Amino acid sequence: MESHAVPSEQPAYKPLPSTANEDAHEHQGGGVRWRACAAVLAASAVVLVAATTLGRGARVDEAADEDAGGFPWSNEMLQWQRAAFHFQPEKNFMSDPNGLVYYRGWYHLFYQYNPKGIAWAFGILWGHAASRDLVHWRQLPLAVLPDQWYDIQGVLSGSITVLPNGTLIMLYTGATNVSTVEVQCVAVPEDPNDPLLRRWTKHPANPVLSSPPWISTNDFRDPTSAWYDGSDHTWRTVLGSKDDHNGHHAGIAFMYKTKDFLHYELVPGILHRVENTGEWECIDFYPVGGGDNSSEVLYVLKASMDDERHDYYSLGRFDAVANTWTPVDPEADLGIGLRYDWGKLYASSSFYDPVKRRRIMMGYVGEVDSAQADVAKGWASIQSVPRTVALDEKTRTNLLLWPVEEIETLRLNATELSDITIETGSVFHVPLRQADQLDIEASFRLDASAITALNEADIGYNCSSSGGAASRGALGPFGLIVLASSDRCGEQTAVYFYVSRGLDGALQTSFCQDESRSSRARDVTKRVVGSTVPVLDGEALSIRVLVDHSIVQSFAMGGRCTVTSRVYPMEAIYEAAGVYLFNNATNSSVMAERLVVHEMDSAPNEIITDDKYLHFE
Ligand SMILES: OC[C@H]1O[C@@](CO)(OC[C@H]2O[C@H](O[C@]3(CO)O[C@H](CO)[C@@H](O)[C@@H]3O)[C@H](O)[C@@H](O)[C@@H]2O)[C@@H](O)[C@@H]1O
Repeated sequence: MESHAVPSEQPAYKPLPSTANEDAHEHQGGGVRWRACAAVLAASAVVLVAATTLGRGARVDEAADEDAGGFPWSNEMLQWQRAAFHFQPEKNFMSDPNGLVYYRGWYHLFYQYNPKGIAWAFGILWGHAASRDLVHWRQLPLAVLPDQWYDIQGVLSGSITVLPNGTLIMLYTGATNVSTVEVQCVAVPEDPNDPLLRRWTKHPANPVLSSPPWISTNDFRDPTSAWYDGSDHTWRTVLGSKDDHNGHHAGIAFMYKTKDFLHYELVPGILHRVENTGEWECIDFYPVGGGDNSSEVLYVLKASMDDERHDYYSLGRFDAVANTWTPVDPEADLGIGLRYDWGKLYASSSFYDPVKRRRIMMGYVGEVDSAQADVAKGWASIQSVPRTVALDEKTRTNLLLWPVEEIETLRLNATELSDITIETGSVFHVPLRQADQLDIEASFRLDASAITALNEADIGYNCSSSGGAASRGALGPFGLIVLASSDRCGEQTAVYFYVSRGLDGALQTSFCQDESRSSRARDVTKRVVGSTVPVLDGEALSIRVLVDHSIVQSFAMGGRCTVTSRVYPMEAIYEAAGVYLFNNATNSSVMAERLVVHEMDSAPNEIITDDKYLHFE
């Protein structure tokens, strides 16, 4: 690994990035006024359009027309958006990861896939990829197609269970020829000796399970992988739904038991229910923590909230006899407390990796650009990097989600810096050769005396509504700016901490990602997203950021809080993208104790084309 030495001299500071509400705040470091930046932006737009037209290929014919509310994306810009080390099919629409499993040397990722278009559509099916290392994926033939009355409108999400003898059972939801009726179905590998699991056979007994009468027939989907209950020698699976009766709008999870995966019995009662959370999709349910001590085991209940489109989880106790799961902290119950990710990530699922004895989850990260732009680029959605999931044994109140260690095999050169003081209202340019495929590790400390001096309560800081990276407080925001155009007046995505003191005198730390200046394009959703994150006494504030073209995944405090964004810069791309450290706090300098920026290699999909089922006619 190549390293750049720590600069021996104090780095040359550059002015603070411009802020939208700058008039409300005085810069201490001498900032660039937003109006000045606007002029720079206008000028650079002219230059870029000229460069695009003259030097780098024609516009995409189907590209959105700015006059129609879209943005005139060029081929170059659209091509840049493809990920280099996250899984995505060559073309068309992908969503939920399904049936994650390890089998005979291969990790398998099935996924909801529409091979005919760039959006979800009836007839959705299971695409398939496999990998030996969770990094390099081989795109395989389509795995399960909608070709029976019970799944003709869609082979919806589901799971795979590994039986003790190594046999695999796939459970999936079929959208039947009556589009409001969903049923559960079984498939098994056609050839168990094929480690790539290329062919699946649907069981003649399908459908094996229809909805109970007390839920709507189209709110009955996504069976979890099953686990064995020795008390009655049955396998257990959980499904999610909602209760809209009598003015309720409750999310619910309920359990079935089966001995043979063909005959099912509803376990009496409801595993869990939370009012006003709506439909629970893609339930996941698994134990964490405890080690050898079963009394310390907690159970994660996770659901994808159809109304809100976020993946929530909660930690609780499972009483198998009573068929109930109860949250440890009712204030952090499912759907009202903790999320897997505070940005864009949905319909995740997880599996136990027997090789490295760890739990791994993936979720899909959808597009937030326009449908026109998706048509122009020919694909939609990216899978998150696989993340390990473990109980945070220090807090026991949250999970740690962290990129699988295999991702680190893609690390190339590293730029390593340490002990960089970033004065209030300053930024520091990180010298890099390229900045659109990175794995960044950074840790920060505020000035201890500034923290002590902060007596005033600064309550109610909220990533989404408190003004983003541009809004200044005594102890934040500070952190990283990625995918930044060179003048920093243009595009930039900020990943930052904001520390405040509550009425009780305790410090609270928020971890946020500000997409609001990530692209000059108007047909893109841009938000500021994030949450509070636990910080224990003496801990430095640490961030890990994976930058992979249009996907930015950030992990704070070892994975206590994660935030994923899709960003679509049109200017800060290829060699024009940069990285900065910044400190917009008014009362404290920030010490970047450690900064390591790894350039990341690409991991392109290997595509198996010699199969008639690869392309669905
Ligand atoms: O949306 C129209 C129609 O489709 C149905 C299929 O019968 O539901 C589709 C749901 O699709 C999405 O749900 C998940 C999670 O992303 O995706 C899988 C299907 O691709 C499904 O198994 C998962 O639950 C979407 O999030 C939901 O909003 C859709 O309802 C039907 O229920 C809808 O009427």
